[in-house]
Amino acid sequence: METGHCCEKSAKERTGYITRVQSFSACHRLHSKSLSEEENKEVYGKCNNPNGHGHNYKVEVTVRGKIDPITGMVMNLTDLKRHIEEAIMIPLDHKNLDKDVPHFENVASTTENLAVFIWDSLAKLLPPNLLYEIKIHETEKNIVVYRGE
Ligand SMILES: Nc1nc2c(c(=O)[nH]1)N=C([C@H](O)[C@H](O)COP(=O)(O)OP(=O)(O)OP(=O)(O)O)CN2
Ligand SMILES: [Zn+2]
Repeated sequence: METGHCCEKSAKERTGYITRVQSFSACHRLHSKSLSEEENKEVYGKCNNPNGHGHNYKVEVTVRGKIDPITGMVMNLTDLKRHIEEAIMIPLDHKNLDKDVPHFENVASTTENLAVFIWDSLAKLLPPNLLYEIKIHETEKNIVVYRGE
């Protein structure tokens, strides 16, 4: 019987995707400084309520890379956990996104923009080209994906 067939990948060629999930709580108000008060009400509806509302966000951080043939890892998930703490938990958990996070002073705190913020923060901490996807569950029904495009 043939073994080591030409089409088999050697261990060093294999690409893996690993994901860590992190939850955090924050409040926000959807509001754009580029729109009038009336336009804000029209576009964002109940989410433009001046006193805001809260979410228990769930973020899935996925990295993609070669599975190291020696360690068996794309990256150590314990290191990813540390980076998530720095990029997500410290700046965002139990915060008012619009008032406590300088990035959102002039940027609407939509989940799309939140995903971009988390992507940019994590990309600075991870080795180049490792970050693959940020998926945020804003509610059980509203889910946003950002891949750095
Ligand atoms: N493109 C986007 N649209 C909306 C965003 C967003 O981030 N990006 N965010 C909101 C609100 O922040 C909001 O909190 C979502 O509320 P809602 O639609 O009520 O949430 P659910 O779908 O889970 O509520 P149900 O009433 O159970 O359907 C709005 N739009
Ligand atoms: Zn909201």
